[in-house]
Amino acid sequence: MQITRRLEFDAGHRIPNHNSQCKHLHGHRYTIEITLSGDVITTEGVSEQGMVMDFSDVKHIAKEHVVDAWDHAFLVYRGDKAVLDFLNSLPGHKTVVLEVIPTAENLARVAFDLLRDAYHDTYGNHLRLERVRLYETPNNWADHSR
Ligand SMILES: Nc1nc2c(c(=O)[nH]1)N=C([C@H](O)[C@H](O)COP(=O)(O)OP(=O)(O)OP(=O)(O)O)CN2
Ligand SMILES: [Zn+2]
Repeated sequence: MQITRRLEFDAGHRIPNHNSQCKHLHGHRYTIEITLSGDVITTEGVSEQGMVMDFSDVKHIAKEHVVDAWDHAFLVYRGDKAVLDFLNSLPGHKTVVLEVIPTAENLARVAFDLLRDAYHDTYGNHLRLERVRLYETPNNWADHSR
């Protein structure tokens, strides 16, 4: 069985070498979808009976490991020195420095890596992260799958 939880966050970024508009500093209302697989929990009487994982727990883990860190942050490539220097000059600015350019593809992969080990199989139901889908806009998204 697979379940998916969707969350949204706002963040700024730029694609420094882009040959069009995306080289400019701008932001998106990102959507992240987290897909987990596992057996439906059959343990009698527990809160999660009938579920793969409580959607609320899926949300809390995603917020703790990715969403709260990226929300209202500027996501910047470590190699984008001009922008990184600028952001570092702003006292207390919320900046997330990435080892990769913050495209939808790379953000999906980074989020997957951050979340992979965060979902624990509490009930022995073979719970695991299957896919992170990252929407940069409602029309543009990237999938990173196991
Ligand atoms: N494969 C990818 N292509 C592009 C990415 C990306 O992450 N992966 N990112 C961008 C820019 O970040 C840009 O902000 C994308 O948004 P937008 O300009 O809205 O995209 P479109 O031009 O395709 O949207 P339209 O609906 O056609 O205006 C660019 N490419
Ligand atoms: Zn963009």
